[in-house]
Amino acid sequence: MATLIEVRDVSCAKDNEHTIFSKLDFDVNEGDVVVLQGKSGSGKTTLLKCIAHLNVYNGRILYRGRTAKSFGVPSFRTKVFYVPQKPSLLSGTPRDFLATVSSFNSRKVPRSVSDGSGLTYPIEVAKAWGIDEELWDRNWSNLSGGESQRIALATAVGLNTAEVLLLDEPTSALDPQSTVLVERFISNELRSPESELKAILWITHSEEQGRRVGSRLLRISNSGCEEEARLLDP
Ligand SMILES: Nc1ncnc2c1ncn2[C@@H]1O[C@H](COP(=O)(O)OP(=O)(O)OP(=O)(O)O)[C@@H](O)[C@H]1O
Repeated sequence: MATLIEVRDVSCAKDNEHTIFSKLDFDVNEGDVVVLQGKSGSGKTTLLKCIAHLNVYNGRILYRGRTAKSFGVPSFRTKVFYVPQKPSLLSGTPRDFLATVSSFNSRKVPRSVSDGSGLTYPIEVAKAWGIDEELWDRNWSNLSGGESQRIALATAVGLNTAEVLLLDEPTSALDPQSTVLVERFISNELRSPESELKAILWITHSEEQGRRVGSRLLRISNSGCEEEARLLDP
């Protein structure tokens, strides 16, 4: 299986005196769903932001053997797509966000035949998760936490540009039924030959969710990360 992400001796600090984590070393390979767990404040979100090139760090992070800069950062971020826990902090509307992210994509891979632009599939995905199309034209700040989470996820999955999704507690604002719908959809995308998606890093505090979705478990602490035994229920 191809190696998609290489994290080598990565460390990150809050300031000159306080390290968040250090000496992180791991790979993410094609087919992996790597569940990230660790105490609150251990640096899980920070790590995803480092991988997405949204945070400064020391060490080396490569995607398909290349740095984000050598790839071109906007294009890189459509391939290694970070989905924040609280997309409601974004400005404008989800439809604006969809248009912006889509414009960064160097290679369009539309899933929907309806308009060929690739912009309708995210809306179809969100609809399957109970999101009416009119919500795409509301400001993020006027959507509920669960609505904005589903829309941000549907954008990340539905644009079908990302090979690696970086999911930051993606279902933390969802009810149990919506959570299961979203988990199944994303797992199916990972297996679909039509999908670009090849690996996921998934932060969750839920051991149950970790077992449902994960193929690997990494525990983060300020002294590094440890891999635990395979997660998936048999
Ligand atoms: N921009 C920042 N400036 C200074 N400190 C920061 C910044 N962002 C995060 N931190 C600090 O870095 C540490 C790690 O934060 P992070 O959000 O990555 O943890 P986490 O493991 O995702 O936590 P949680 O499980 O609570 O979401 C925390 O102590 C946090 O206060």
